[in-house]
Amino acid sequence: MGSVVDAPPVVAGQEEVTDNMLGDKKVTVVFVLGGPGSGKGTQCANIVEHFGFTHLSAGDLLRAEIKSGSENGTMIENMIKEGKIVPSEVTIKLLQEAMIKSGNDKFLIDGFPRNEENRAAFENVTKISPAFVLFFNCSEEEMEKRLLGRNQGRVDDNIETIRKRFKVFVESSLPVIEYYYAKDKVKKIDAAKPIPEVFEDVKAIFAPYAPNAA
Ligand SMILES: Nc1ncnc2c1ncn2[C@@H]1O[C@H](COP(=O)(O)OP(=O)(O)O)[C@@H](O)[C@H]1O
Ligand SMILES: Nc1ccn([C@@H]2O[C@H](COP(=O)(O)OP(=O)(O)O)[C@@H](O)[C@H]2O)c(=O)n1
Ligand SMILES: [Mg+2]
Repeated sequence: MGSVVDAPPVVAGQEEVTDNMLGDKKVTVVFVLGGPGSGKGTQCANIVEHFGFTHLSAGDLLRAEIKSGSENGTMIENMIKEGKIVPSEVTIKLLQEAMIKSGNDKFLIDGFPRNEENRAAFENVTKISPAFVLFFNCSEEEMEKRLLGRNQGRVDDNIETIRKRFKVFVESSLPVIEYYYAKDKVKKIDAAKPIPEVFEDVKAIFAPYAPNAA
């Protein structure tokens, strides 16, 4: 298992090399992206239930790290309060640990990569590239309404931080989605529809991963 975590970083400019191995296991990773409140977490829970993936929310892992009293906790909390993106090394370490601990070989990575640094560092460190990117497309007006009604006691679900998160999404996260568009890896979903209708569209995309699929 040490080989994954201890892998040397790829030198800048070097050709990307991905083998999608986690230790001695070949894995499937789907990045689940979309603005704050677009319904990523909600649909990931549905996908887990029907398709046997493990759901890893970068935001949930960061919030758990704050709660655990880790030395990075205060830094992470301050970044989340401001809607800023935590340095990749912190988030990638949490994702790698959670992947290994799960024992699974199919992962939904929700809310990551959120910027170019996240994207490049994940590929360089893990040598894993996504099978595809599930992109939940939704208007800011609808996302704002959902976030203000989410009621999970989150420090960042207030209008001031929500505006900052929308700005970060447009400036830093959309370019990542564009990057995968260019590679023909994006599956775009109309996320403004009601939850069951969105899941119908999601299900069609995940059909090849159904337990009884050939
Ligand atoms: N399609 C939908 N229509 C209406 N409300 C939704 C929909 N999807 C999710 N929600 C609600 O919106 C809020 C944000 O959803 P969530 O899944 O946490 O989004 P994200 O992880 O993308 O921020 C939650 O309260 C959730 O119940
Ligand atoms: N890759 C990531 C994901 C989240 N985060 C931080 O965690 C916050 C909440 O992320 P989240 O994915 O739980 O938020 P939602 O999109 O689910 O509303 C972000 O606004 C960032 O501050 C991060 O720094 N890096
Ligand atoms: Mg979420």
